[in-house]
Amino acid sequence: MFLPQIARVALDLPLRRLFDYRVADGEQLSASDIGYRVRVPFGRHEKVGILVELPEASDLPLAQLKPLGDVLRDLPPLPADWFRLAEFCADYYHVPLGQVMLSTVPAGLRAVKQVKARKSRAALPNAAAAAKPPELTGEQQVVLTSIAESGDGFHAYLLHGVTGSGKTEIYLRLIERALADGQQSLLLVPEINLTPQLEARVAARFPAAGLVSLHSELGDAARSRNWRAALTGEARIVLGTRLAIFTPLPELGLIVVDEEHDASFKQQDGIRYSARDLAVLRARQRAIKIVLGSATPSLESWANATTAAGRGRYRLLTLSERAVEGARLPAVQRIDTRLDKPQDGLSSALLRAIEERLARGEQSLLFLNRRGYAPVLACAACGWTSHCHRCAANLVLHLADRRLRCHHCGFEARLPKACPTCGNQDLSAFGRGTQRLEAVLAARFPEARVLRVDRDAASSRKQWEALVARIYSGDADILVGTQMLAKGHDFPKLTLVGAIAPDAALFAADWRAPERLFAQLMQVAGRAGRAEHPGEFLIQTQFPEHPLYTALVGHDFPGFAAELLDERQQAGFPPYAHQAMLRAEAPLMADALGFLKSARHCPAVEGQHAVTFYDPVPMRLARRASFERGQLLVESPARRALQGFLADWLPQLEAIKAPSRLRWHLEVDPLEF
Ligand SMILES: Nc1ncnc2c1ncn2[C@@H]1O[C@H](COP(=O)(O)OP(=O)(O)OP(=O)(O)O)[C@@H](O)[C@H]1O
Ligand SMILES: [Zn+2]
Repeated sequence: MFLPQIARVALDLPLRRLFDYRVADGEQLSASDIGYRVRVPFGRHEKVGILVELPEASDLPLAQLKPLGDVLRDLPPLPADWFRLAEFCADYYHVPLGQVMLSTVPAGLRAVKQVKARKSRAALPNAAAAAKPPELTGEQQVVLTSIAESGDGFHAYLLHGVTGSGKTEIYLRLIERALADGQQSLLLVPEINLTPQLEARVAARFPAAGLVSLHSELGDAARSRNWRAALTGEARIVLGTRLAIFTPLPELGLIVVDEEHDASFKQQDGIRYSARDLAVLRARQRAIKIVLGSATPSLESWANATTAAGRGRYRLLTLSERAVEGARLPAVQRIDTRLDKPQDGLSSALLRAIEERLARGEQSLLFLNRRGYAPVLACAACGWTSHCHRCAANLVLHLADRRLRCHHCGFEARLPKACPTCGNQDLSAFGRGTQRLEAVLAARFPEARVLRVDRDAASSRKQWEALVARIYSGDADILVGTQMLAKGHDFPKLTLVGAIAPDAALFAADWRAPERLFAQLMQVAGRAGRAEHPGEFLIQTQFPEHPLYTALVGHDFPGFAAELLDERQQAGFPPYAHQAMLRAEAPLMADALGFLKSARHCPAVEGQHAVTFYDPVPMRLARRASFERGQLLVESPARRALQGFLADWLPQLEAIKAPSRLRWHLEVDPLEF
């Protein structure tokens, strides 16, 4: 009897299952077709999916199976290790496999109407001569030798190198090795903003390697083209942001994660994965080397590299000095603002330091991590404040374009001429954002060129590049910037960095805040004095004796990290515990919390697993875009126990009868609370 062949297909649907189709009579698929994209009928439409299996039998009666459409062989099939990565991601983060697979394929390649494939432009070898590498410093030499000596197979390294120590040069040398061995390299960076400089540097060093970049700002066509070049092997180096972790690379031999501590490696919506963690897994699966680099590693990675509990998962490599001859780490000083009271946010010590830089023709950078003119507008007569009616947050005053804006939901309104409740015309702006600081500086130093760099001033990549070019060319004296400007840059004339108001983060509710603040300040301080002129970092604070600042003065990341890890261990927080967060949002908080309570008491999981539940509570930003939000944290000392629990829990969550406008999601290893 003739039995039709069955094709099992992954589709981009929020369903935890794959879909079976009947292969047309007369056509015979083989194992080598697995990994091709296929066109299939779905409902009244067509969809593009990925062929994942040719099973012997289907759970459904044959008569119910629809016929498989075209098999798209314009591209090589997706490689086996790419499947394993997607499967791990689906299992670990508890998301449907089809969604993981299809969401990582560029839109142009999963569209039903396929656009005609064009040859990749980027992958054409460039005739330019390669830039000459610098001679390695002693420390760089040691690092590279230890990596070379560990031999083939899976090895994870944590490269802890102070700012300006030449970590990038290490990456380039490793890529050079991989190229010589006929392997592809994947280089992950936290932000798109950082890619142009690095891209130029990598391309200059390896003009014939067909470097391509992958990030969310690329257009569909370019993204498809670059992804295709990676899959066909034309591109030997891929540089990208977190989504690039899913690039199919059949000859992958090296992964580098730069600024591995950066929170942007964690996706905060949709599939909430950590690209850094997936990168380590991918390297292990492929039995290759991975290097995680940072001046301020995440505590998770630091624990893996330095503590008994980390069991030597990562090998620690250190660069303790700046690479450029004569360049030193900036001198860090605390300005006690209880004694030197800031006027308009600026202490006299900081003003003097800026004046000195102006006199010498050097640049200063003032770091203030708050956009806008002022965080709130208020009426002294009646107590009105500019509140977002959709969120539990204030509307921020943006004086540059005379608007009030919510930084959480995007709501905006014209600046009122008078108080909307009492008509008082004398409204006051409270607090200080980058726009206000810019105005203060312009008034105080009328002869200086003041340049503000934040997400408002650089909303497109073009604007951003223009601003950066201005700073490089020396066409700016005082920079006012958010964290956007904190990392990765090498501005040779920049010799002074001032942190305007870092204290707030010392006492933030989120217990990860000190770790983040330390990393941020260390990064931004690292922008000063990278060339021959020595740099200085001034911190305005009311708490000069705080251990975080003391550690900064000594550039003592290891000491600070050890202290934080101690605290975490005593409190039983990550990395000494593993967590998952269930979040629910609904028009009414009672519904959101009600759902979480039902989730907390799902009968079949209660008492079955070694996990601890916290109480369902409103989120810190309890209301956003008219939805009230609650969260339920679950924790376990063992990753495996938590995973086992989540696998049992999820089907029960899906079965809870919730109000129709309630939405919920689960996040494994949450970073933000
Ligand atoms: N061996 C070397 N000899 C001379 N200069 C070097 C050497 N290695 C790197 N440099 C230079 O040192 C500077 C800092 O290097 P790089 O950008 O690689 O540091 P980094 O550790 O990545 O810094 P950050 O973490 O602050 O971004 C660059 O200008 C680079 O060209
Ligand atoms: Zn809002």
